[in-house]
Parts: sequence; C-alpha cells; structure tokens
Amino acid sequence: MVHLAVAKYGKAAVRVSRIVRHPDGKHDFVEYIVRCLVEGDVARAWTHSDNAPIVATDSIKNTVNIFAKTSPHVLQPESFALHLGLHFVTKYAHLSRCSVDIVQLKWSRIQVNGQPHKHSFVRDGDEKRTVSVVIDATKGKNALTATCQGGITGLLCLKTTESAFEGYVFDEYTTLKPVDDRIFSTAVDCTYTIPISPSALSISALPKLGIDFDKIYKSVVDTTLEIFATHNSASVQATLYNMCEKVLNDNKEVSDIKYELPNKHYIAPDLSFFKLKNTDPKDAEVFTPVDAPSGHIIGLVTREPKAKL
Ligand SMILES: O=c1[nH]c(=O)c2[nH]c(=O)[nH]c2[nH]1
Repeated sequence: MVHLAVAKYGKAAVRVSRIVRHPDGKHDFVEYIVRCLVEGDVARAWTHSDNAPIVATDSIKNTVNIFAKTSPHVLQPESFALHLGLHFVTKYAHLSRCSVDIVQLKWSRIQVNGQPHKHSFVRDGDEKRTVSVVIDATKGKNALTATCQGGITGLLCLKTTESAFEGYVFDEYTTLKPVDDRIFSTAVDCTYTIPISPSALSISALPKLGIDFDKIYKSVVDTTLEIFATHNSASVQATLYNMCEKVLNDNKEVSDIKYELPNKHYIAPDLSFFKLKNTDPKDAEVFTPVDAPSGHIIGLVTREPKAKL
C-alpha cells in the first residue's frame, strides 16, 4: 500500500505590480512575486484523476491579480498575504490551508533636489523583502491560526576591518591561519516570526491587527546593517547572534529571528615573488574575491520560555 502524504498545489512566480494613485498626484507603487499554494480535501485529484475539488492554478493566479486591484492591503505585503490566505480558506469549504509567499522587489521613491518625487522610483538595491504566511483551518473554519514571517534576502554587506577569526580548533586538518583583521562580507538572509492572534483572523478583523509590519521590517534592516558595521566581530557566528539579540530586544512583536550568513571569502594573494608584501593582515590590500566555497553560518534565536509561576 502507498499513501499520499502531502497534496499541495497552487501558482508560483506570479509577477504582479500595482499603482495606487492619490488625489494630490502622488503615486505609490509595489512589485511582488507571489506564490500561493492551497491544501485540503483535494487528494482525489492525485489518487483518482478527479479534478472536481481543484480550484485551477490559473484561477489562483487570477485571484492574485484581482486582489492586487481590490485589496485595501495591497501596499503592505504581510497584510496582503494574510488577506489572500484568508480568502482561500474562507471562500472554499474544502480548502483547509493556504500558504502565501511574497518577494517584494525594491522600488524606492526618487529624490529630486532633496524632495521625494511623486511618481518616479529607482531600484536602489538588489535585496528583497520576503513574506511567508500560512493560514491554517485544519481545526475548523472558526478556529483559524496563522503563522507570519517577514524577512530580507540578498542584502550584500562588506567591512574592511574589525573582523577577526582566531582561537578555533587546530588539528591535523587545519591549514587556516588565525587572523586578527580580515574582510567580512556576507549576503544577509533573514526571517523573523510575528505571531498573529487567532482573534484577528478574519478578513474584516485584518485592518485592526495593529501590527506595524513596515516599522518592524525597517528595524530589522537597520539593526542588521548597524550591528554588521559596528560589532567588533570575533566570528560570523558572534555577529549573527548580536543582530538577533538587538532585533528581539527592540521589537516585542517578533518571537524569533533566524539568519543565514554566508562568509564570502576574500583571499590576499601572495605577491612576494614581485617583492610586494600582501599576506600579513597589516599588509594585505589586494584581495581575490572567492565565489565558492563560502562559509555558511545559521542561527535561530528565540525568546526564553516564560518561567512557570
Ligand atoms: O567567522 C568565521 N566562522 C567560522 O566558523 C569560520 N571558519 C573559517 O574557516 N573561517 C571562519 N570564519
């Protein structure tokens, strides 16, 4: 006997953008890449070639576009994802879970003579804002739960000093020399969890959520860059932990935060053949950026479980 353990489907890579025009001529603009997957009483499409329960992925794509036009939450990616997810589990009796992932591309308002332009934007960074929402109705349509994660991906950073790596295991496998001064470069990938109260889980309750997702996102980006720049780093591990600690201390709405930080190596070539000193950290000025391999450091920091009284 075999058993269909997971049956989940939807549309991925739905590219959508939206202008919101204000009466004073100011425009807002967002661009998203959306993945929307549903689960529920759909297994017979897999096991019995019966499409009766299938909301076509084409209809799911249409729903994303319709919501981009009609949702009051379209400019705010976490709320937009919650709205879409709530729609699928409330509209279709047989769907019990909806996962919505959004990647937001960066369009920042252009400043002209120090003033924000009304309708012109610039891609001023390759980093992306990410949102992952799951709306779960497996315990009933009146007992919805949600998980909501925000994040950043692809935020490239580099510092030229105040990074060291010393005191690690030294054995017969070790060739790396300890350094008290090196380049530290990474591409930040971070996700953080914002718990959503079940009582806020209906489409009509969404506007009253009272969570400033954009403020939290800004705080995470600012803290990531501030700690990266100012922490006198003993290792990628230690810098990562400092970032997590500050985000959790500054944002009471965030319950945990995870970073994945590649250590993008820059190696100082030996130029002694050319009578040039370049290998000691104090002399190293020329570096070869190394595409692969890179170190890869992961840390998830949660809040201490509350002591039981
Ligand atoms: O910050 C670092 N952490 C490591 O675990 C490690 N390992 C290594 O070779 N270089 C580094 N750097």
